[in-house]
Parts: sequence; structure tokens; C-alpha cells
Amino acid sequence: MGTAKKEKQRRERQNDTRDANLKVKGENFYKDAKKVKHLSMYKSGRAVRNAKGDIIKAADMQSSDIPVARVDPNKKWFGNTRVIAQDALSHFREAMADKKHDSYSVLLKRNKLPMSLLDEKDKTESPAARILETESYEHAFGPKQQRKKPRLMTASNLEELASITEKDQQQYEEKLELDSTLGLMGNSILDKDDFTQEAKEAIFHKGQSKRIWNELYKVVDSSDVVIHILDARDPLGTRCESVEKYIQTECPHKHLIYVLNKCDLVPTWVAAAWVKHLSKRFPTLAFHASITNSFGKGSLIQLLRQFSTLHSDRKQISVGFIGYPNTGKSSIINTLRRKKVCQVAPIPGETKVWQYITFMKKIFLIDCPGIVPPSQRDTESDILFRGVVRVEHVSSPEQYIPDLLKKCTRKHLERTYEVSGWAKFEEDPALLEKAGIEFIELIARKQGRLLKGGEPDETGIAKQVLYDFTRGKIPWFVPPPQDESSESKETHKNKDALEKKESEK
Ligand SMILES: Nc1nc2c(ncn2[C@@H]2O[C@H](COP(=O)(O)OP(=O)(O)OP(=O)(O)O)[C@@H](O)[C@H]2O)c(=O)[nH]1
Repeated sequence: MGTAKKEKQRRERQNDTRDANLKVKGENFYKDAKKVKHLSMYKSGRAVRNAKGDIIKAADMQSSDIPVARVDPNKKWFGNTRVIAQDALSHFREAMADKKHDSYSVLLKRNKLPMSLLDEKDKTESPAARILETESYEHAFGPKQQRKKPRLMTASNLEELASITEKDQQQYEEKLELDSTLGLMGNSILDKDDFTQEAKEAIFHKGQSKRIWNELYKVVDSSDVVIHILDARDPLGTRCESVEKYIQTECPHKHLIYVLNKCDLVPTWVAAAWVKHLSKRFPTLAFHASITNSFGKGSLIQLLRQFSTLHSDRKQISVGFIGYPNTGKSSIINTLRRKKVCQVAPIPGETKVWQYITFMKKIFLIDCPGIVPPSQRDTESDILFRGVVRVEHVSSPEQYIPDLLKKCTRKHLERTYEVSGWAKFEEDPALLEKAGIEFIELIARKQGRLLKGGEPDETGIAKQVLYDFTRGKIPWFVPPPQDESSESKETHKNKDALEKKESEK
């Protein structure tokens, strides 16, 4: 043993036919390759010195000219993630973008889809990411640069800047308004800054208390389907846009639908036009709540059944009813159940707390107290005419009669109260106040409601008229948008004409 030759001979002698490299005794005989590598690492780590002890060659790690090291990227570093190609991502984005905002298509198992990939966050959040959109690279940085710093704003002149600022301000105010409805009711901007709001009577803040909003959040949190009840006479007035926005942004997996209740109080073409208009946003159904003579019940039940089959993996689904006070949430639940399970009254605020009602084996209904999103635009009359406040609590109700006269048509009022002849304010708006007083007086004389000395009972009559208005005794509705209303009117006219012809035959 010892040299290579001797080792070879020994193997031949002993019939050792291994086809491996011959390992001979020498410097590294007792060390394997790994050990040798490790040891040489220590050697190369030392500087080479001359006899005097001066460094003539720096150690590898101390040298300033270390070779460039490049670490190979490895997919495994990213742990439990999936990597997809850019074209697959853009295909996903295109295919999902439409579906995501379409309230008619349902995305099942959303949690398993990478929904966050749909929004390019950097672009919207940081203005710095948009530098190249506002200015080309060459313009700001290249050899032919024309500016010292890149422009961060898209505005090129003062007017543009003003309009951008205005837009930003509007967005900011909308956000504040939304925030103020998201549970910050106590210290909302509306309460602090707006003196008209401060000056409003306390009852005009009904449906806005923190307690009511907490009830709403409980209902929204527990529901898989949220049904927003609107009054067919004023669907846009009784719409809670901030709540819709909240549901869309915070819980987009919940289904939101509109139900246009009290359809019996408006002409058919109006209900049809509103359904058509609102359907563009969310699925909309027309409804008339009544235990004995309802309308739209079958379609609503069918829709709820469809939702429950969509979520067949769940034991049951919950359906929350939200909306302005007095729009008929409890009445719709009673209509569906065909018996009085919820307390119903022609006064707002009848439902105080949320309540669960079993509808079918797999469907639960949740009744919610009426909510009123605070709005700076709504006047006291707007709030009063929507039936949000109790008329008996309003001080001097006669002050709202002129507004009511403006809202309703003269012939409807004449027909309801069988009086006529109050001042023609339609021709001269200055006569509106006078018309209000005369209108009350005419009704008081007709009904014999006079106080001592033959004075008309103004407050009593005004209260009665306001009651009649909110309960739908006086015909009134907000006309639907022009394009839909003309179409629906035409089709309904044609339908009526056809029906007439058929009956004549
Ligand atoms: N004409 C008509 N009246 C309705 C209809 N639905 C409800 N109402 C009436 O509207 C009033 C209010 O109904 P509720 O069911 O108590 O309304 P709510 O939305 O639950 O009210 P809150 O308890 O204040 O939230 C009652 O007098 C009902 O009779 C409808 O379809 N047509």
C-alpha cells in the first residue's frame, strides 16, 4: 500500500474488482472531499504575508475585488404559493373584472379565487407609481430632459388643478359621509359642522342613532342575502346608498337585491319603469305586502330558493331585510309567512331590535329596525314625507302643508278631501303660503273641525293631512327617469288597448 502502483497490485491479488478511483495514502488519505473543501476554506480565508509580516495578498473575504455573486432564484422560497404567468394573470383579470361587478352573476367559492389580483393597488394608492402616465421617461430623465423634477400631478394648468382638487374634495366628503354612517354616528361631521342639522328638531334624527346602526350591522353581518326594501312612491329617496356601498366594499360576497314595496300605491307603469331603472344596479322585484292579497310573493320566494340552492353546501341561509322606517319590512315578512309574526304598524320605529324568523327549513329571515342614513341634502319636509318620523311629535305641522301642496297634484287633493278653490300658487309661487292656510281652512270648515270662536283647528287638520300622505291616501309618486317612464307608459298603454279590444270582441 502507499503508492498507486502498489495499491493496484494489491487489488489484483485479492480479486478486488471495484471500478472506483484508487485512493492512495498521501496528504488527504483520511479526509473525504467534503472535509478537504471545508479545510481549504479556512486556508483561503487567511491573508498571504511576506517574511516581514506585511500582507501581500488579502484574504478572500477582505479583498475589495470579490467576484460578483449571484444567487439563483428558486420558486420554493415563496412557500405555499402558486406562480402563474403574466398572460394567465391578464386573462384572469379580464374574465373576472366584468363578473365581479355584475350583481346578476354569482361567484361561488370566492375565497378560493385570488380576488386581490383584480385590483392593481399600486396604481391607485401611490401617485408616484403614476409618474410615467403623466410624463414620459425621456421628458423628465433622459438626455433630452426638459424638467428638473418629474411632475406628479396630471394638471397642466390652474383650471385643471382646480377641477382635480374639487373632485378629490368630493371623494373625501363622500368617504367621510360613509365613515360617519359606519358606526361613527356620535361624532360625525354632519353633527359637528352643519348648523342646519343642529337646528333640526330631535325627532328628525330618528333612525340615525348608534343603537339602530348597531342593529343594522348585526343584520348585515348575519345575512347571506340582504334585501333592501324601497318605497315604490319614492325609491331613490328611501335608498340607503351608503349602506349599499358598505356592503359592496366590505362584504362583496353577500347578495344584495331591491324590493320595491307598496306597488299598489303607484300606477303599474311607474312601478315597471322603476323596476327597469333599478334593475341596472341590482336585481329588483315589485311587491305589495298583504297577507290576503299580495303581489310578487311567488317571485320573491323563488329567488330566495335559488339563493339557498346556490349555497347548498350550507345548512341554512339568512335573509336580512333592511331599509328606511315604515317601508314595510315587517309586512313583507308577515306576507311571506302568511301570518303575523312581526309587529306591524303605520308608524315608523315599530321594529326596535333585530329578530330571527324561520321561513323554511333552509331559509331564515331577519327583520331589522328602519335606518335613515344622515344626509346634508335632505330637508325636514323630505324626511317627514318619507314617513320616517311620527307626525304626532312634529311641532307646528302646518308649516309643511305648502310643501305638500307643491308635491301633490291639485285634482288628487280635491278628490281626496272634496274641497276646492285654494290660491293658485302654480301660477304665482308667492301665493304658496296663502294656499296652505286656505287649504287647511277649507278642510276644517268641510269637516267641521273648528276651535272656540270658529277658528279652524290648523294643527289637527295638518296632522291628519300628513298622516294621510304617509299612509298613501293621497296619490303621489316620484316620476321615474324619463327614458324608462316613456317606454313603460307606451307598453302599458298598448297593453290596455289590447285588453280593451279583446274584451270588446
Ligand atoms: N298600501 C300598502 N301599505 C303597506 C305595504 N306594506 C306595508 N304597508 C304599510 O306600511 C306600514 C308600515 O309597515 P311595517 O311593516 O311596520 O314597516 P317597517 O318597515 O317594518 O317599519 P319599522 O318597524 O319602522 O322599521 C304599515 O301600516 C303597513 O300596513 C304595501 O305593500 N302596501
